Amino acid sequence: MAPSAIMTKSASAPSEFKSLLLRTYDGFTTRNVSTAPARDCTTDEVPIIDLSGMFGDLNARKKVASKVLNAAKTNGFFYIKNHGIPQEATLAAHQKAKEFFKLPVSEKGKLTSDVSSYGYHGLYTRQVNPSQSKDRKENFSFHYDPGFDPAHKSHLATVPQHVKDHLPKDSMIWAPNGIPEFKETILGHYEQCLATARRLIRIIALGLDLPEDYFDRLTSYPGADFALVFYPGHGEDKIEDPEEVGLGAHTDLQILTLLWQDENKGLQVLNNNHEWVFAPSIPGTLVVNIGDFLMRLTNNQLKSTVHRVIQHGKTDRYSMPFFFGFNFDEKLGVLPTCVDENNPPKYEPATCGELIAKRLALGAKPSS
Ligand SMILES: O=C(O)CCC(=O)C(=O)O
Ligand SMILES: [Fe+2]
Repeated sequence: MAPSAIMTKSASAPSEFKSLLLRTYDGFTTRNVSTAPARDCTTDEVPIIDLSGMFGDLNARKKVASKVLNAAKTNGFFYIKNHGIPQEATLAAHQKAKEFFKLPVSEKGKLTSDVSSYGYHGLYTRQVNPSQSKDRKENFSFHYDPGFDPAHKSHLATVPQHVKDHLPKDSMIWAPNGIPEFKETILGHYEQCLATARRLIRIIALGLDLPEDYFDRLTSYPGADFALVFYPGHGEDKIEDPEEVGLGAHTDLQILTLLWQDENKGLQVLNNNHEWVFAPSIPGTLVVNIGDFLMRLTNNQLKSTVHRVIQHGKTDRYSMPFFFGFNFDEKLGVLPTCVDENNPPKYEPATCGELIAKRLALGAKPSS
């Protein structure tokens, strides 16, 4: 978390702001956040970046890199269009998500991992933000496996032993009854997200004045978790708790997230004036946001921005986030191009895994 962004609630805080508790790698922090109802974001707050140039020559890639870096430095959130992910792959995965969450809990519950926190989690079983309500959502998630990665799946025998040893040994079989080709279809979209994230991190390398392939070696067996998320609509029911969150306020943990969302509004981003703004779905786009680990590696130049989901609409909302991270065992310090004599590194080298473990180990509330 950027030290400059840390603000504790004080007696002089304006009354229309309230303190929001957040977990970071370094413990709990608080921010003063506007209580004004969220409005839609402007294109200055969450710009739309055309990624066509990412597939072009060096000059075209540099132009895209400068736009991506600008958005990542100013807001940490941006939409991408012409990203190369075929719409059919995404919509097919969305269709399977709808079918999956309609199953009875007894069926969905079969997709629960016995060794990890991946798999199915029901309504109100999680609470991402300890100072907010439990999360009014269901989700199904899974982790990276070389068998899902086109770069490795045809020659799995060459996967290094330390990579194999690190993978959670889930016995979960993801073949929910009555949903043919569930896994294959979800992986169809996942593979595309993996390819897009690997291209985007090359663009980010260019934008940071690093060799374009700087991160390639660091993302050969990446952290690449994926989730299907279901936020049930309220229908005609009264909203009992106006403060209830679909997903509590948080920052993402790794390098970047690629989020597909359906047409129902819910995602809110904390803007630079500490106000919540909706980042509604724009057809054909994905939302990208920078995670805490990339913020750290860039000495806080790129921003990991706080966001949450409030789903108080009548209709169901589905989203599919893809979380991209470095190889689990890479110990990384601040990037050489993000420091100079006036900006020494603010952080010691660390692996993303050890920092995530530290953050997850924080209790429910700060100890006073
Ligand atoms: O569902 C969404 O729109 C956002 C999901 C998200 O922020 C997350 O899973 O980290
Ligand atoms: Fe998130």
